[in-house]
This record gives sequence, structure tokens and C-alpha cells, in this order.
Amino acid sequence: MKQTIAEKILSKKNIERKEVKAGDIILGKPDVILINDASGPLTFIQFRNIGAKKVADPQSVIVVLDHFSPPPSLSAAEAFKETRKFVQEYEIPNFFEIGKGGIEHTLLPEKGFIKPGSLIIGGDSHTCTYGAFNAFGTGLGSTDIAVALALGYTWFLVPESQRFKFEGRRMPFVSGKDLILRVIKDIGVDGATYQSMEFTGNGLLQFNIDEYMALCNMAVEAGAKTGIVEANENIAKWAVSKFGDLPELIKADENAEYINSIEYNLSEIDEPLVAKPHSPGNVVNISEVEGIHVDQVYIGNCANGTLTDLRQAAFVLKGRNVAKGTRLIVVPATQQIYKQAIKEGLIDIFLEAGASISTPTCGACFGGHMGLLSDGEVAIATTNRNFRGRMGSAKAEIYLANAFVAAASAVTGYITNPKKVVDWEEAKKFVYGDHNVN
Ligand SMILES: CC(C)[C@H](C(=O)O)[C@@H](O)C(=O)O
Ligand code: SF4
Repeated sequence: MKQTIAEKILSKKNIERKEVKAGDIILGKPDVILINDASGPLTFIQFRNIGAKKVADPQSVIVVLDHFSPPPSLSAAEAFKETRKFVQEYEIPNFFEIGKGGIEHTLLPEKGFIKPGSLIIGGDSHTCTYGAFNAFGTGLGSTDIAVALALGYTWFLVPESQRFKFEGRRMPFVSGKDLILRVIKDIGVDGATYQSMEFTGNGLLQFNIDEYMALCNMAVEAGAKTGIVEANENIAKWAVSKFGDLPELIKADENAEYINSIEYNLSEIDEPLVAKPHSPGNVVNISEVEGIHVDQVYIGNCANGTLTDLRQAAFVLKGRNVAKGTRLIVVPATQQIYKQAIKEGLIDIFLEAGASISTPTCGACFGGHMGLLSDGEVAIATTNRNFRGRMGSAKAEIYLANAFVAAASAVTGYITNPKKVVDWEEAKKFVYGDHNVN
């Protein structure tokens, strides 16, 4: 049988060990079950409601306190307490306290929990981020997570797949974020509902693994079940440096069945893109929105809070100041990224520029805390959702963009093409080092 990447991974994880195809309903054993403080407490209630007495495979469970971390309210503090209680009661070994981890989707690969070919389920919609590592990640509701905790396996409807191929030369200041914004612009926010979005093509070699995370992270913003990068040299290199050996990598078979295929010539995605309020599908070229004043710039979240993002922002902010009338909040996604950013002098650059640096947290990304917007305010953020009310007031407006754009906008105070602030050749060296980006 000719198979897509999703079909291959689900065939391996199918507890009946049979080959599967799109449309099949199967029982699969996830390698990782992810729980956070936002949806976790509901999962714990459901776990008890179904009469579960123990967690089938505690080793596979990873619990992260990240959404309301550190708790800004009493109710969040209670949710944290509930979560710690569950971890203790069911002897979950992989637990990340405040100060020990960071945003789950950046943290799990960093800690070595994600391998090519892994199946990951999580009580969070951006669990699809792990496709960056050639893995199948998907978000499930709290009840499904509770059942998977109790049984060690759960049901999957094997998704149909769409293929997105990137060839050609990467253009200045276009980042992983821009690739997915372009795809969502083309197919719409319901363009891949319950499907696997599979990303391939030699063009992707010019983007690094952090950028693959941004690409896969927003697959769910097109309604997808998952988004997966086909195995390539970058993923192989990452796997070898992470695990010391080369795990089996997953590629689609030639002639695998895709319900739609789109090929992009990267040289035609020739400037950064921006998603306008109030939808990640409301995407335009930056030139269409340049000059709009921003009250707040937010650099962080599980799509774009990586070291690559911080380097992009720092390069732009180096020796410059955040504009008067604008504020900048920088949120390194994990403790390790934070530490590395200090070592590299990035945090100094942010502080000198007048930024507020936050401890790793989901924070204001989903309107939790640490930088909410008030009525009438406008923000540009490296986050993945700009729904009405997402970062606070329903009367605020959020633009989504990559970290080069966000930082350039912080410097001028209005949405700005980074090419007007810094030189691409210099930026490339600072951000990507030896990685051949075009
Ligand atoms: C609160 C949480 C469960 C939610 C999600 O599922 O994605 C959040 O992370 C988000 O980004 O909106
Ligand atoms: S950073 Fe934002 S999008 Fe990502 S998991 Fe947290 S709340 Fe969700």
C-alpha cells in the first residue's frame, strides 16, 4: 500500500499492527500524552468520572505547568495545585514545575521526548507542532485524553492528507512563520479540516528546525489534525545531534494518495506576511499594512519563542530603542532558551532596548496574563492566533508576524518591513550562523 506520512506513523502505532489508510478508525498507542494546567484539571475530572484507578503508562505522560505560569489568580493557583496532586497520586515522573520547563511544545522536543515517527497526543490544540520533528502530534479534548491515560491507547480516524511542496530560493526576512501564513492564506482557516498537512521540498532545507516548529504549529489554524515535515537532512542532523544515532525517518511513498498538492516557489514569497485582525487566515503582504501604529509588540509563544526568534529580534533591536508610545514584551519559550539567550547577550540587547522580559509562560498569548491589551489597542505578535479578544479586550486588534517584523515594528512604533531597519546579509549571519539559508 502506498502511504502518506500520517498513514505510515499511524500504521506503526496501531495496536493491531496492521497497515492503515485514510478513513480507517484505529486504536493507537501514543508515545507521549501531554497535559497542561489549562485543560489538565478537566482531564482529571473526566479520568475520575470514568472510574479509572490508574494511569496505564505513567512514563508516557508529560505534565507541564505553562499556561497560567506563574499563577496570576487564585483559580489558576488552584488548578496548579490540582495538577500537582494528580502528578503525585499517579506517580507521573515527567513533570515540569514553574521555573523548570517552559511552554510545552517548545519544551518537549528540547527535553528529548519527541522523535521522528513518534505519536503524541495532548490536551492542547498546538500539539501538532511536533511535526517539525517528523512526528505525528495532535490535540484532543480532555475526555479523550482521560481515556488515553486510563487505557494507554485511544481511537484515531486516519486523516486524509494534503501536500505542500517548497522549492526555490528563500527570500530576505521570510521565515517559517511566513510559509504557514501563506498556506493558510491560500487554503483558508478550514482548508485542511481533520487532515494531515505534509510539508516537503528542497526549499525547506534553507529553514531551520525552529522554523519548522512555526510551520507545523499553525497547521491547526487551517483546521488540520496534524502538520508534518517530511524527513530531510535537517531533521536527520537534528536527530543525530539530539539522540546520538539516526532513528527511522518517515517519508511518504511515491504515489501516496494526497487529496490536494500545492507547490510553492519560494522566490515568489518575496516579503514577510502579516495576518490582520481577527483571523490567522486574513493574510496580506507586509507592504499592505506598513505604517499601522502598534501599542504593544509581543515576541514569544509556542510557534515563535525559540532561540531563532530571539536572535531575529535581537539582531533588529541591537543598539536601537523601542519607540516611544510602544512597549515590547519578550517571552523566551523555555528556561533553557532563556539561559542561552543570556549567554549570547540577547537578553542584554532586549533590556538595553527597553523591553520587558518575562519568565517562560504562555502568558498573554491566550489572554492569560503578562501583557493583556485594553480597548482599542493594537498589537503585533509572533503568536499564532489573533481571534477577537484573544489577548484581552475584544476591542483590541492583533496582527501576527515573524520575529524580524515584530522587532522592526517595536523600533519604529508601527508595522515595519525589517529590510528598512537592518541588512539581510548581516542578519543571516547573526541568526543562522553556518546554516545555508539561501
Ligand atoms: C488553553 C489551551 C487548552 C488552548 C489550546 O488548546 O490550544 C491554548 O493553548 C490555546 O492556544 O488556545
Ligand atoms: S503559547 Fe499560546 S498557543 Fe501555544 S500553547 Fe500556550 S496558549 Fe496555546
